[in-house]
Order: sequence, then C-alpha cells, then structure tokens
Amino acid sequence: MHLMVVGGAGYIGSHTVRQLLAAGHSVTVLDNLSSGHREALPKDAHLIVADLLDPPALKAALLSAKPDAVIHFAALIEVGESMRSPGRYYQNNVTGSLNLFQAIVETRKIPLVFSSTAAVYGDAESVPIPENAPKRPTSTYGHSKWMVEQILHDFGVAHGLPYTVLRYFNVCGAAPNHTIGEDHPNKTHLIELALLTALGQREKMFVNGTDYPTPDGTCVRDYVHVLDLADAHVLAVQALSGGAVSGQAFNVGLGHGFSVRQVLDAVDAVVGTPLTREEGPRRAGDPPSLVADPSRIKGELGFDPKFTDLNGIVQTAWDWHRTHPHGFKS
Ligand SMILES: NC(=O)c1ccc[n+]([C@@H]2O[C@H](COP(=O)([O-])OP(=O)(O)OC[C@H]3O[C@@H](n4cnc5c(N)ncnc54)[C@H](O)[C@@H]3O)[C@@H](O)[C@H]2O)c1
Ligand SMILES: O=c1ccn([C@@H]2O[C@H](COP(=O)(O)OP(=O)(O)O[C@H]3O[C@H](CO)[C@@H](O)[C@H](O)[C@H]3O)[C@@H](O)[C@H]2O)c(=O)[nH]1
Repeated sequence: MHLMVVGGAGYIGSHTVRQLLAAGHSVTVLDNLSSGHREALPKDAHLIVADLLDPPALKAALLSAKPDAVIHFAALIEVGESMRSPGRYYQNNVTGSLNLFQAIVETRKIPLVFSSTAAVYGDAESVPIPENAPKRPTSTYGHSKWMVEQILHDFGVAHGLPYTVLRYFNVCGAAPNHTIGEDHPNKTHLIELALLTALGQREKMFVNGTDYPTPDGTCVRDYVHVLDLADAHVLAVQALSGGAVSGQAFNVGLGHGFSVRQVLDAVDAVVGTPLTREEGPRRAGDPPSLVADPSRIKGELGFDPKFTDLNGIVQTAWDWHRTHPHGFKS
C-alpha cells in the first residue's frame, strides 16, 4: 500500500514510517515540522511540508500523493501545556483533524487510523481500563482527542469514512539501532527528562505529586515501547484496508502500571547513578492511574509487544539520548 503519514516526522510517526517501509509499504509524510524533524525520516519516505490548518494544501497533498490509507499522528501533545493554552490545543488538534477528514471525504474516501490517547479516560473508575470505560478526560488535551473521536464517528455514519482509533498509553523508548528517538522541542515526558538529567542537562528530577490514591502516592502509567506501537499501526492499517470493521477503538499498552518513583528507579538502574529527586506539587490535568486492558488489540489484531521489561525499554531510550545528547542536532 501507499500510506500518507500525517505528523510522520514526529517521534511516534517516524518510528511508524520505518516499520511501514520494513513491511513493504511506501510512504508520503505530511508534516508542518512544528515539532517533527526532517532528519528523522529515511530517504525512502517522501515529505510534503504542509499544515493541517491549511485545507487547500491538504486537498492538494491527497490528490498528488494518491494514498491508499492515512495514519494521522499530527497534534500538540502536552497535558500540562494544554491546561494553560486550551485555544491552541482545540485549534490544532480538533480543527486540524476536522480539516483533514473533510479533505479526505472531498477527495478520496480512504481508510484512516487516528492517534488517540489514554488521556480520554481521565479519572478511571478502575484499572486496567477497557475501551468501553467512561470517557472523562481531565485535561484539554484529553478533551481534544475525545472530540476528534466523536467527529470521526459522525464522519463514519454520514460519509462512510472507514477508520480505526488507537488509544496509546505512555509511549517511550527508541529504535534499538539508535538512529532515531524522542526529541520533542519542549521536554515534558518523564523518561526523556530523567535521561537528560542523567546526562547533566538538568540539575534534578521533580516528582509531580506524592498524594495520589496509588500504592506509593505517585501517578501510575502504562509504558509501551514506540516500536511496538509502530507495529500496532501496521497491523491496524492493514486490517482496516483489508475490510476489518470500521469505527473500532483499541487500547495500546502492556497492561502493567509503573509509578513515577518506579520509573525513576529503573532510570537509576540503567544509567548506573541515582538522580537527585525533589518531590513537589501535582501537575494540573494528571489522572492518578492509566493502565491499559490490551486484550482487544491482542485478540483482534494480533498485537504482540516485544519490549515488555521496563529496564529494557529505558535502556533503548538511554542508548538514543547518550549517543544524541542534543537530539537530532547532535
Ligand atoms: N508520546 C506519547 O506518549 C503519546 C501518547 C498517546 C498519544 N500520543 C499521540 O501520538 C501522536 C504523536 O505523538 P508524538 O509523541 O510523536 O508527538 P510529536 O510532536 O513528536 O509528533 C507530532 C507531529 O505532528 C506534526 N504536527 C503537529 N501539528 C501539525 C499541524 N497542524 N500540521 C501538520 N503537522 C503537524 C509535528 O510537526 C510532529 O512532527 C499525537 O497525536 C499524540 O497525541 C502520544
Ligand atoms: O519531570 C517530570 C515529568 C513527569 N512527571 C510525571 O510523570 C507522569 C507521566 O508524565 P508524562 O511522561 O508527561 O506523560 P503523560 O502526562 O502521562 O502523557 C503522555 O501519555 C499520555 C497517555 O497516557 C499521552 O496522551 C500524552 O500525549 C503523553 O504526553 C505524570 O504523572 C507526570 O506528572 C513527573 O513527576 N516529573
């Protein structure tokens, strides 16, 4: 197949581009490079620099690339920032996605896989979380993603747009050959920040809240390796294009939760020295515990994660950061 990967120059998108090419597909990436990196893309991927907020450019790109399916990663992704700048998040994530779906139904009604998030569940009643759990986002970011899921539902009903939603839990790690990895312009993710602290780029790690209703009082998350997530996209887009039922949502996680303290312990073990930690207040918008029930994606798409050990996952991220201490600019 020929896939259009929207947001393909970003962290998860660029790993997915590699896995798609490895599976024998061809790829056109559409990205505005606001947080993505041209250097993250292999030579075999064609790049169109365009913005989701520019509908004529989207239509032109779809007409020229003629993809068989679209995978849509492009979004602003920070929970904390979304609470301070809701307008930016709704405009980029909701209006941008709406523009893309409208351009697809007006040009080529092709299957679409959408990047959603565990943040749509918010304060979950219990973990692990199945896909039919109530959607109660606690952040603007989570609201923006849930709104897009609802827009997709309506486009499915009205226009017959075939789509699959993947709700990722916390994505981490890097391709083991350490040629690409995580390099977000604003560093907010726990593992990336901890490893940059280990490299001496930051003085210490802050633990955001120790009074959550979790076993050690810090937030619990389900950490999934970026290459396993990339493989989930290959499975999802192949299944949907092969006629699988449209409108399904799948959790992508391992089904095991780790607290902030446990993740920092794993980082200490991998880098070989304990980081200085300072315990502080909660970060606005953070739900206490997000752990996937991944049975649906395992059963229906054959998702079979290879990176199941937290230290092993952190090791792949450490290999990337220590060989690229300043990311793609190193
Ligand atoms: N990183 C995680 O832990 C995580 C977890 C759950 C869901 N997600 C979702 O996965 C997707 C990818 O996340 P990521 O970590 O790779 O982020 P990223 O910032 O590395 O990638 C996003 C890409 O989209 C592009 N982009 C953003 N707005 C755009 C626009 N208006 N027009 C064109 N391109 C635009 C950026 O330049 C970037 O290349 C996002 O939708 C995010 O919400 C990420
Ligand atoms: O220096 C830090 C950084 C983070 N945290 C905490 O670590 C946990 C994980 O935070 P982070 O790595 O920023 O991820 P999340 O906020 O859980 O969000 C990620 O995971 C979500 C899915 O669960 C995705 O939707 C988001 O895009 C992605 O940013 C949270 O409790 C944070 O408050 C700290 O204590 N100290």
